[in-house]
Order: sequence, then structure tokens, then C-alpha cells
Amino acid sequence: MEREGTVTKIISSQYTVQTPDGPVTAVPAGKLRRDRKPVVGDHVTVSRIQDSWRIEKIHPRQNELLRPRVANVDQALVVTSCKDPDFSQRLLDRLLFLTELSNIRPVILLTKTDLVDPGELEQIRGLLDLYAACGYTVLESCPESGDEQLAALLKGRISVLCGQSGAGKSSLLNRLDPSFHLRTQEISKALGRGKHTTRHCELHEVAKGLVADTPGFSSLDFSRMDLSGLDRKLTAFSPWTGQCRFADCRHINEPDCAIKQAVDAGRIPQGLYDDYKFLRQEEHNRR
Ligand SMILES: Nc1nc2c(ncn2[C@@H]2O[C@H](COP(=O)(O)OP(=O)(O)OP(=O)(O)O)[C@@H](O)[C@H]2O)c(=O)[nH]1
Ligand SMILES: [Zn+2]
Repeated sequence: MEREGTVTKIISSQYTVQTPDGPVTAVPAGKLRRDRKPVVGDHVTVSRIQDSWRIEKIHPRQNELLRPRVANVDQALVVTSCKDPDFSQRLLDRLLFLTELSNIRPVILLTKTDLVDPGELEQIRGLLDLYAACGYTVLESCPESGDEQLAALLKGRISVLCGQSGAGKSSLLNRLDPSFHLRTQEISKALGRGKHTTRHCELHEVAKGLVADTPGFSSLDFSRMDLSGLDRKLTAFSPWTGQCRFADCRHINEPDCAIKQAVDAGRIPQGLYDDYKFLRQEEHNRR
């Protein structure tokens, strides 16, 4: 008997695989133990041999996040608070860059809208409207709002959350599923495990989707990253890809740059472009 499923949890060599008939505990076939071990999020084929299940095959990965180790991430919820911590466009941009560099679709999720006065909220919403206009999905989540839109977005997908400490990641997941506990670095520090913890990430069912219990992109360090493909991966730039005069345009100082023209026309948020430019120049200076 064979089944298709998704790996949701790994404890030493025991893999929990969620199948349409429910979870099974499986052990990878010998060749998978040697070469390419399954990770959480992997779509696999399991077969039943007598009383035990074996993972026979790992299906090709659509993407793979290294920290936490999760494959086939459909989306990263970029949790951005209005206050405590203060709204930061620069941080938002950097998280968008990181998710898109990893071939993961970002969803911008604004939280703590109740903590700012109406004028400030209007300003933040106005800015995020520009992100929505250039292709990003933008949602708000707060205790009073109800989270139907967010639930619909999670359903049937694998999601990772990211965002500053205190931005409201665990709060919003707890609203959707009171049993959910997001693991944080603070917790592992408190337990004295430091950053070398080898505990695996686990996927939990929330709103009929799977959500990683460890936040992603905790490091905003771009210094060892290859940013050369960033412009082609950015949702905000994608309508203009290939329209610059030079095929290898970096969209910094080049003439007839379609990206710079789109920024000047207000089609790409100026701040997002400035943050892009800053990173590319920083990368250039390191060489
Ligand atoms: N007023 C208000 N407070 C909120 C809201 N969402 C979260 N909080 C509060 O903000 C604080 C931090 O929220 P958490 O959900 O723990 O934030 P987190 O992103 O999970 O933080 P880490 O665990 O440090 O990564 C908590 O005291 C929450 O009660 C909100 O929409 N409105
Ligand atoms: Zn250009």
C-alpha cells in the first residue's frame, strides 16, 4: 500500500508523515538515509511493509529554507507591527528581500493596529497600499478583526512566519489555534541551549494549513548572500524585468533603467528601491 504525504515532524529517524488518511510514522528507505534525507515539508511517497511505513521517495523540492530547515514553503508571513516594536519600512524591505531570494512568496501582515493613533495608522496603510499596488499581498491582523482572510491564506499551504521579536507572531497564531506555541530564540536561550540547538522544526496544522513552529529569517545579515538575482526575484520589480537598456542592468546608475523610471513614476515604493540600492552598493563595496 502506498500513500503520498508531507513530512511534518522528525525525531531522530522517526518521521511523521501527514497523509490524506491521517499521520503515519515512517522510516526512510536505506538509500534516503545515506544521500538525501527527508526534511520537514518534503512531499514523500510512503509504503506500508507489514506493520511499518517506509519513505520510498522524496518529490522534487520547490524551495528549501535552511533555518529552520523546511522544504516547499508556499509563503512567509512577514509580520510587521505598527508599534512595540515600531513600524520599520527598512526591516520590512529586508524581510521581503530575504524571502524572495529564497524563492518564497511573502505575505505582509500588519499587526498591532490598535496601538497607534488614526493618523499614524493612515500613514502606514498608505505606504502598504503602495506595496499592494506593486503585487504584494497585504493583510491586517488584530484581536478585533477576525482572521478569516488569514485563515483562507493558510489553508492547504505550508507557511513560515518571520518578523521582529514582539511583532505579534505567536499572538496571531494563538488566535487561530489556541494550542499553538511558537518556538522562539528567547525560549531556547532560557533553556540554555544557545544557538546550536539541533532540535528540528515541526509543522503544525493551523487553519487547515501547515505552519512552522520556528520563525524564519532571524538573521538579517546580507553580507554573505549573493544578491545578483534579487532584482529578477522581487515582486515589485517583476513587471519591468528585461525592459532596461542593458540586459545586466543593476538599476543603480545605468541610463534608461526601467526600474528607476518606475520608481520615479511612483509605481515602485521609493523606500523599497532605496533599500535595494543600499544593499547592492554595500555588496559592491565589499568586493
Ligand atoms: N495591543 C496589541 N497587542 C498585541 C497585538 N498582537 C500582539 N500583542 C502583544 O504584543 C506582545 C508580543 O506579541 P507576541 O505574539 O509574543 O510576539 P512574537 O512576534 O511572537 O514575539 P517573539 O516570540 O519574541 O518572536 C504580547 O504582549 C502580545 O500580547 C495586537 O494586535 N494588539
Ligand atoms: Zn535597470
